[in-house]
Amino acid sequence: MSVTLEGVGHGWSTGSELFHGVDRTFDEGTVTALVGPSGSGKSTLLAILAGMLRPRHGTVRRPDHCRPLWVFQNPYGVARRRVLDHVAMPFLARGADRRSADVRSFEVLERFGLGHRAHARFAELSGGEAQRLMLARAIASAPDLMLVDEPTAQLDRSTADEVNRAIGALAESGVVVVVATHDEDTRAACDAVLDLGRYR
Ligand SMILES: Nc1ncnc2c1ncn2[C@@H]1O[C@H](COP(=O)(O)OP(=O)(O)OP(=O)(O)O)[C@@H](O)[C@H]1O
Repeated sequence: MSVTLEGVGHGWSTGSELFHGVDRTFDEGTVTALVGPSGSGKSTLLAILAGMLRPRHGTVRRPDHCRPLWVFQNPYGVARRRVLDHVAMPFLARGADRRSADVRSFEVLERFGLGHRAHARFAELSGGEAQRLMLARAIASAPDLMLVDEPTAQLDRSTADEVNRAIGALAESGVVVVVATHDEDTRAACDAVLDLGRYR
């Protein structure tokens, strides 16, 4: 699975373009950092990749069956539910029985350094743990394309470092991942970079 942008440009008002002429293929198993100054259109391009927004110019090539998944900046969950349950839900929704959903959820949690927190309640997690849980749950949902908007924006430095270490685990999942970020360490944790500042 891959998603390709050909000559993609967008702007919100007539005449002024945020970016133009973006040509890029995003491949599965690759985590791309989407960088650029504030207001350069990173979130806008994520929405275009997700198919939520049609670009003013150019073409987005994506297989018909492509399932995009958006990971939000603010972690959310059910306060009293266990961490394991949050990851098991997408497996159960796809028809797994409880036992195999738990086994597979535990494997995913381990990949994101959360195996030891599997039986904690969501409300007991630190900010970095909660953000890593969002990435783990997203992977458990088996998307084709994962769009991650500023995963470290709300976090202090050491918590952000935890999340950045988890970024590498995203590549192992074989999903197309695009991470909009201002964080140099997040950028360094990704395999590729698309700098929107170069397409003004
Ligand atoms: N729905 C909309 N209608 C009109 N203008 C919009 C809309 N969404 C975003 N914009 C404008 O488009 C520009 C780019 O916004 P966008 O959020 O994509 O940038 P960004 O690079 O993600 O910024 P940041 O790094 O600050 O999050 C901004 O000037 C923003 O105000």
